[in-house]
Amino acid sequence: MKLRFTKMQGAGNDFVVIDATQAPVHLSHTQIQQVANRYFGVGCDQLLMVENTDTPGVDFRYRIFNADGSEVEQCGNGARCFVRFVVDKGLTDKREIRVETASGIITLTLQEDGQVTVNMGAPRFVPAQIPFDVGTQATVYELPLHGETVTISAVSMGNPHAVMLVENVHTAEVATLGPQIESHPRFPQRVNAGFMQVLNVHEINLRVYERGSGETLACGTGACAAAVSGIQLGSLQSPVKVHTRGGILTIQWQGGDHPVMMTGPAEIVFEGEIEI
Ligand SMILES: N[C@@H](CCC[C@H](N)C(=O)O)C(=O)O
Repeated sequence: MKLRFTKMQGAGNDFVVIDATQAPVHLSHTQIQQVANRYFGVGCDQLLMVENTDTPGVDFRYRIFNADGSEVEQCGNGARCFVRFVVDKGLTDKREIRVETASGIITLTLQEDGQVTVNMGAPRFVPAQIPFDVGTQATVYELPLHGETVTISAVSMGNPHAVMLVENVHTAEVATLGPQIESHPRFPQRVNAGFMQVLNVHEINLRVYERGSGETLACGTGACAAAVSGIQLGSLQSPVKVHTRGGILTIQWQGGDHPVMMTGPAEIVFEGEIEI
C-alpha cells in the first residue's frame, strides 16, 4: 500500500504525520516501525495520526505512536505539529483548536508569530495515576538501578515521566541510565526519563530518553514534567525556559491544579509517499 505522509519537526523532535480525516488508515506495529526506521523508512521519533471525531465541541482526534509501534497517551511537540498540520492543510480555519488524545482533550493555540501554545492540563503526582509502584506519594524517590541508586521525581503529563537532576546535562549518562529507568519494574507501563540541569530559577538544560523512541532532540511533555518537578522542589519558578538539543520550549505553571502551558515551534519539513 502507498501511504502519503508529511514529515514535521518541533524543536528537533520529528514526526511522520498521516491525514486520516478523508479515509481511515490502519497501520500495524510492524508498519509503524518500518515508517519510523531512519534507514529503511522515512525516519521519525513518533508517528501522528490525524482523525475526525464525533465528540461535541472537539475539532479532531489525534493518535500518537512511538517509533517502536506502541500507542501512547500524549505528546507535547506532536501536539504543536498537529496544529500546524491541520491549519496548513486547510483542515480548519480556527486558530484555537480542541483535540482529543488518548489522555483527554487539550486546547492548542496557533500564535501570530507561528509559535504554538498548548494547554497540557494539570500535572498528576499521585503514583497510581502515573503509574508508579511506590508506597506513599513523595516529592522525590530513590530508584535502584544496576549498580547505583538515582533520585527522581515522578509525574504524569498524560504520559509517565521520571525526572533526575544532573550537574551537567552534556555529560549525563543518558544512554546507559535512560534505558534502565525507562524499563524499571516500578513503572509498569515504562516511563520517559528526563535529565535536568538547573541553570537558574527560570532556565534549565534538558535531555530526555523517551519511552519507545530512545533519546530525542526534544520532548515536550518531558519539558513540562521537568519544569513542574523543579517548581515543586523549589529550584525553579515559572516561566521556565527549557533548552533542549533541538531548540527552546517555554513552560508556564502556576502550581496545584493549574494547567501547564507549553510554547514552542512546529514546522513542516517535507512531504512524500512510502510503499509499506
Ligand atoms: N516526544 C513526545 C512524547 C512522545 C511519547 C513518549 N515517548 C511516551 O512514550 O510517552 C513529546 O514531545 O511529549
